[in-house]
Amino acid sequence: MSWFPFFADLNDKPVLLVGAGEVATRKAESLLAAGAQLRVVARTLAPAFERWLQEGRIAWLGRTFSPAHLDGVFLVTSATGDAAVDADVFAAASARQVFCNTVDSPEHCSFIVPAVVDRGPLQVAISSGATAPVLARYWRQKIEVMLPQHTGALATLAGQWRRQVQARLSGMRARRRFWEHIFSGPVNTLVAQGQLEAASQFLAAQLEASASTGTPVNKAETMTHTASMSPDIADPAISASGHDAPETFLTSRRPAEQRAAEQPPVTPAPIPALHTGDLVVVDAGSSDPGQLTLHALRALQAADLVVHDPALADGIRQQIRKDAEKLALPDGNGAGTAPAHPVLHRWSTPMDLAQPHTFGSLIPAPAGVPCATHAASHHAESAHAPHAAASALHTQRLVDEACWGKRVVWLRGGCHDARINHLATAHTPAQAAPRLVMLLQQAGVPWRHVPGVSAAPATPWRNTGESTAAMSTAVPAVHVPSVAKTQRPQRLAA
Ligand SMILES: C[C@@]1(CC(=O)O)C2=NC(=C\c3[nH]c(c(CCC(=O)O)c3CC(=O)O)Cc3[nH]c(c(CC(=O)O)c3CCC(=O)O)/C=C3\N/C(=C\2)[C@@H](CCC(=O)O)[C@]3(C)CC(=O)O)/[C@H]1CCC(=O)O
Ligand SMILES: NC(=O)c1ccc[n+]([C@@H]2O[C@H](COP(=O)([O-])OP(=O)(O)OC[C@H]3O[C@@H](n4cnc5c(N)ncnc54)[C@H](O)[C@@H]3O)[C@@H](O)[C@H]2O)c1
Repeated sequence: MSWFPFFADLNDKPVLLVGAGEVATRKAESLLAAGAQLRVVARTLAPAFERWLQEGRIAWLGRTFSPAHLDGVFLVTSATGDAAVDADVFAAASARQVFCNTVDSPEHCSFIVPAVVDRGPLQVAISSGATAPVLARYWRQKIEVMLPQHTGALATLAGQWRRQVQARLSGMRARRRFWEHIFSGPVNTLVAQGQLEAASQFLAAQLEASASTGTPVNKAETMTHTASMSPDIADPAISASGHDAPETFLTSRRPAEQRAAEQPPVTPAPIPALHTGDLVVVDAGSSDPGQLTLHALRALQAADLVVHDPALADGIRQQIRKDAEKLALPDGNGAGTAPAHPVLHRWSTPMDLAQPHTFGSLIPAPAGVPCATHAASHHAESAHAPHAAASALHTQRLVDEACWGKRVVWLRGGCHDARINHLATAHTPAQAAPRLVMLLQQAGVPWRHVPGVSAAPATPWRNTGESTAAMSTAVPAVHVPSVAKTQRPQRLAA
């Protein structure tokens, strides 16, 4: 059984607790903190319940459970340790469609309670799906240490500005980038320093700067600036300004607050290049997601579009940001043809395929011109290589999407040559690198390559001295094409 995670509003909602011992005390504390109206049925009350009763914070309905106690109740927890009572409570709750949690038997639960790291309003909830509660608790304690205390204040500040940001910045992608910058840059630092007013002013200035640069701009300056910095700062998906390194597990063991307090006060600066895209070629290495490098994980989490091998391992696929667009490449072994994709329908013409080095594909197809899919098969028939045509389409699409401001990841299974521009002539999508590099350079799209870690060197008896750690932390080179902004294709009106 898989459990659906969600956060419920229990404020002023009647909630029933059957049993008022040690475990019920823990459940009651979080229910009261959420503003629930707590009703209790129990033979005896633990000290905390006695106190809450005196303070008028709970109602004690009786010593023996009866289904009538569920009237008007939003949800119920049974924590008596008595299996017969658990079964009665669950049956009565199910009959009334009331959510039920019994602390002794997951089979009598229609909801379970996670371990929680609370940085209100931000919360991290961890569940083992009722298999190992102590494992959930173990990770809660680990995450407690990692998650800075000021994260809650940062979330509160974001909540105060969210509507204004929605009103000023059009497009979810622009807003997401804006917020990513806010959460990893100077505003984060100011909140960590307790300078909430300054943080608010800085956010306002950043919003003004972003709103006034509403058209795509060249990212080359930013990339040139950041390329010489540490890999974390240089990662454009994480910090566009280079002001402040994001939280990482590797950069420092000191608490985030301490690090932030040591930093000099920051002054507002415009956000550079919020609207431009880039392309990251990520090699997964093995099919084990545990072997993905930090760079690979970050790229997959930041991507708007991930184009991947058809046979990509599920575990790797799950590391892609949930709302990113995913596009499987056609099978490179021959039979594949380009899938009908609305973007390709709209953009491409046979001319584009005949002259793949131009950006003609950004010109909408005139009425009566065959769509890209037809164009691909036409091209394929003449070339006797359907997958080569599909490859050309996908390569073009990678570049087009990055050109139009998306953060594109080309996710490849296995380990490839680290110098992707030195691969052999492209015949399949997986070999399309040289053409891709040329197109990227022509378009002025920054790109970089994140090499994979193969499973083999991680096996101790086959390790010949080149450590996995050294490979996994290798700094990916950032390539910044030097083309003038005016040479880049213009974005079309929708
Ligand atoms: C996370 C947490 C939240 C909370 O309770 O607030 C929570 N259990 C916690 C601690 C904990 N639980 C137990 C021990 C003693 C060690 C041990 O005996 O194993 C400890 C450790 C301790 O108390 O320190 C024993 C235990 N728990 C359950 C059973 C019955 C069974 O599994 O059959 C038994 C066996 C009783 C026995 O053997 O007699 C069942 C449940 N416990 C759940 C949640 C739900 C599943 C959540 C998930 O998906 O993982 C679920 C299904 C129902 C529910 O309670 O909602 C909280 C950590 C809070 C924190 O510290 O952050
Ligand atoms: N889910 C979890 O996280 C978790 C963790 C540890 C233990 N447990 C289990 O939770 C159960 C409760 O543990 P506890 O330490 O809170 O016990 P406890 O003895 O401290 O509390 C039991 C409570 O239930 C009441 N009660 C018992 N039988 C009743 C009945 N028939 N009608 C009405 N009230 C009744 C008691 O008066 C008391 O208030 C145990 O069975 C334990 O194994 C669950």
